[in-house]
Amino acid sequence: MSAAPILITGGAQRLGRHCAERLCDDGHPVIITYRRERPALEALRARGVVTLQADFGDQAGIRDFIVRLRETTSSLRAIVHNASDWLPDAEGDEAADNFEHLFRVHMLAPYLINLEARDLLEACGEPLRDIVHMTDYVATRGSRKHIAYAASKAGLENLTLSFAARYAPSIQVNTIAPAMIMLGENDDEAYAEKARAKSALGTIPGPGVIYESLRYLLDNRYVTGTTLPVDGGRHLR
Ligand SMILES: NC(=O)C1=CN([C@@H]2O[C@H](COP(=O)(O)OP(=O)(O)OC[C@H]3O[C@@H](n4cnc5c(N)ncnc54)[C@H](OP(=O)(O)O)[C@@H]3O)[C@@H](O)[C@H]2O)C=CC1
Ligand SMILES: Nc1nc2c(c(=O)[nH]1)N=C([C@H](O)[C@@H](O)CO)CN2
Repeated sequence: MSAAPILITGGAQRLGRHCAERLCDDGHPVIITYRRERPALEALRARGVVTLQADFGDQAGIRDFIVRLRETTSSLRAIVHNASDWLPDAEGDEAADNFEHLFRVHMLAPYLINLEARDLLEACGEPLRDIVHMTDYVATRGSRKHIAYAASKAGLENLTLSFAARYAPSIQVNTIAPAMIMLGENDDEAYAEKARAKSALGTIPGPGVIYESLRYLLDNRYVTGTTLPVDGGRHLR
């Protein structure tokens, strides 16, 4: 029997792509979701990664993805809810739409996928099964400019507690809560310097530390309902 795949949502770039590539290196079958086609997807497909288009911005998009996921595989080893929109707060009439959008991407999609894919995880013949929610340091601290984003990530962190309780003992459910892991393509050195100064360790580590954290959760058979901060000691500053 072939190994059950690991699903990473939003796996076409940055942290999600890095984890998909490392899981391939470690011999895991991988499924990723993406919104828009690009060359990086061809490279992932060449490595045998299954790529499923999905837009979690509305309920229909989420449910359409779930149907196609169930057509694609009959089991899952793990689900990593990585897909995310880092949007600042909107002004005026757009504020409510922005909030609802972030709620759907960061909370409704993980909630519905977790409910509808439970049987796929239970069908995994391996001893461990995991759900990992990617949140953010600001979920527990708030953010002046990303209020809706931070609140939706806090809600995702709370989903970890509820699903961990409901899905035990067969499925472990945990959170990884990063702070600055990698810069955006438009971030300049001044921004980088400010970002480094926000953490006690004073670095911007890159996506390897996220894969190490994911590896820890996937390999550990006695961790559930937890949040793993990966933030360089941001709370110490
Ligand atoms: N990078 C960092 O320093 C930090 C990251 N995090 C968290 O870690 C995770 C990974 O971060 P990072 O790699 O930077 O993430 P990205 O900003 O690169 O987003 C990851 C993917 O999410 C997908 N996505 C965005 N909106 C939607 C949507 N509506 N429907 C479906 N997919 C969507 C995008 O797909 P596509 O490109 O195909 O549109 C994108 O490739 C995220 O959850 C993030 O919040 C937390 C703190 C710091
Ligand atoms: N979906 C995303 N979420 C976040 C990103 C990102 O690029 N995409 N980046 C950050 C920042 O690195 C922030 O941690 C800097 O303080 C947060 N979330």
